[in-house]
Amino acid sequence: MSKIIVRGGRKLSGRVKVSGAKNAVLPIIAASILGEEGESVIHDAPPLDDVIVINKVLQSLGIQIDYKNETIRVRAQRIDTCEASYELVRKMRASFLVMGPLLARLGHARISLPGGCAIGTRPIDQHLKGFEAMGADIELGQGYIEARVRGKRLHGAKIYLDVASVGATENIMMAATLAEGTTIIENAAKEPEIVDLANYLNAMGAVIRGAGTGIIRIEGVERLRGAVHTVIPDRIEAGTYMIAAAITGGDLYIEGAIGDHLAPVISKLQEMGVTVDEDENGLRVRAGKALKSVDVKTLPYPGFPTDMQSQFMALMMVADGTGIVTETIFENRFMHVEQFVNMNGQIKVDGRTAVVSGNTKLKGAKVCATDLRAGAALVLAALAAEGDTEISGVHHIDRGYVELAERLRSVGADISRVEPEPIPETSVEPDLPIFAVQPTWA
Ligand SMILES: CC(=O)N[C@H]1[C@@H](OP(=O)(O)OP(=O)(O)OC[C@H]2O[C@@H](n3ccc(=O)[nH]c3=O)[C@H](O)[C@@H]2O)O[C@H](CO)[C@@H](O)[C@@H]1O
Ligand SMILES: C=C(OP(=O)(O)O)C(=O)O
Repeated sequence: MSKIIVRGGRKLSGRVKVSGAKNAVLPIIAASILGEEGESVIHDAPPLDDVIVINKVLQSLGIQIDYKNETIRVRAQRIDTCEASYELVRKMRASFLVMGPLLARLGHARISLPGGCAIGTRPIDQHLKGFEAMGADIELGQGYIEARVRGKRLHGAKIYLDVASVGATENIMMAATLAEGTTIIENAAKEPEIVDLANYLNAMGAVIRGAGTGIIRIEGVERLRGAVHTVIPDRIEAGTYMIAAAITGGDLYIEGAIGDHLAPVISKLQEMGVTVDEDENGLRVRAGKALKSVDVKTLPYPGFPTDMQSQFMALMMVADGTGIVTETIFENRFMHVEQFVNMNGQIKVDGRTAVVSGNTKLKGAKVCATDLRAGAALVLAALAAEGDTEISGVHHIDRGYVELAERLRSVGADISRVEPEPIPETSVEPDLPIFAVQPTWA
């Protein structure tokens, strides 16, 4: 198993560039299934394990994918099967995003149930409610969800989401592009990744209005064609580097970061005493002399992102005073706390609330990344800790960060990555992470 080793105590300074957004590129690749003509060319597709998995899902459907130099070319004229196997879907929850496009394009899809990852049960009832309202019959059995369109094609519908789910909004929006008539999604998620997906779909010939607001209106069209698109920068990766600057008392310019996408993170950092300056190419983040703690509550966009919660908690541990973190999106997203405590963190969890005592002298320890952002948060805490920290479970970090150790080292961190013994040539390819919790579709 790979490990990341960090010796804490170095101030970071310099420039670090963010990659294309993982959470934008995954639905965009899934949406390419809808292109009956021509080729899609997706630029700034980050070389992440999750991107490799979704590419494999499309390939397993018979779609042609070529991925070089952060550009993916997709030709989806021919689709051989409407079934996405357990072997691939178990590796990444977002694989379920192929359900909407397959249903719209072929009228039939059979997808393995996605697992809930360690951060919560993560049901998909809102995705299914949307497909049903658009005229699909849904059956569950043998670990698969099978959806079939009644009649010739999906039809438009008015769908109110009980929770403003990012994935459900994306899946329903993709399905609706080829439905007969108009679909309206109410209480839609407003994340920048939804807007990026809608822009791509519109470039393919779809007619979508209102993406980025709570009401999205999709007029169905007969067919879509491939399009050229550049993925937006990753706001969570950018936010992670912002905290790397703040937690080390450093000064980083984060190239590509978009201030508007990071408004709640910038605002909380400024409240703590961090200086954030924005220009058209990125954000400069300078730590103040003494940081003071704040309270943070995760909320759907434009609220504070749950994907930044653990990284922010790392910063709160070294700030002055006590701060409270409230996690409202996922019911089990405090697993990093136990690992922080191993590093001398003083944190008390009660249900969805964590009370974080500040002024902690963090100490290096052997810790384990339990999920993607928990892993990033451990790296951040390790940068501020006394002594060496050894982080295992690095495959989680590889799902969402391009060369995290290398990029941090380039701005002054004492960080290295230790790889396992090479795999003998005769072996099968290394396995990607599987989810910790049994599948659920409640
Ligand atoms: C690939 C991707 O983009 N992942 C992001 C996406 O995940 P994902 O799209 O899975 O997250 P959702 O927005 O769907 O989940 C938000 C909440 O809604 C609940 N829910 C969701 C769907 C459903 O049918 N029923 C239901 O109850 C979930 O359990 C969760 O409590 O948004 C999350 C919330 O910002 C982020 O943390 C993830 O990084
Ligand atoms: C939870 C995340 O991703 P996913 O939805 O792919 O598990 C994340 O990016 O922090």
